[in-house]
Amino acid sequence: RHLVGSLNRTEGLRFAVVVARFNEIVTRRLLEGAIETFTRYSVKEEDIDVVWVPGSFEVGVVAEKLGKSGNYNAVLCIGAVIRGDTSHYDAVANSAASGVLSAGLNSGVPCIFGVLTCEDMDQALNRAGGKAGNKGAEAALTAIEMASLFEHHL
Ligand SMILES: O=c1[nH]c(NC[C@H](O)[C@H](O)[C@H](O)CO)c([N+](=O)[O-])c(=O)[nH]1
Repeated sequence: RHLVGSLNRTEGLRFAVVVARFNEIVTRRLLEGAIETFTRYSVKEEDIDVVWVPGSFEVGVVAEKLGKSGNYNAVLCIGAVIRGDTSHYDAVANSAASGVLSAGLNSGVPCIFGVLTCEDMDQALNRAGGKAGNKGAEAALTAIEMASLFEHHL
């Protein structure tokens, strides 16, 4: 048998979106792309909760809390870690990734990694609704597929 989540069975699925305020000029666009995608796939506005945190480093602990609440079928994590001139880029980027991974494993609820890690602001903006598309919208598709897989097949 092949078990796969469907993008066309979103009825009753509930999503949390954890979004980092750091580099908000980017993360706001990622969030907009995600919500547009959820809406396009018939997820109701009242079935999407958005939680803001200071930075990408804080995303994991909130994602795990939301996952463990039992109220959501998937948790979409959004952030933008930009190397630019920051010294602790690697620490933040790696912590964000392991934080989201741990949140999913510990809560048993799919936690989707929609945190951009870019060299500079141009790269980030290109991936948040620019020439390279919107990584927030792509991550929302992943959230829908995983939520459907867990709800209907696992
Ligand atoms: O989301 C980000 N947080 C960043 N730092 C803040 C971090 O996420 C925490 O909020 C902070 O370290 C306090 O815990 C970033 N930089 O430092 O460059 C960044 O690029 N992106």
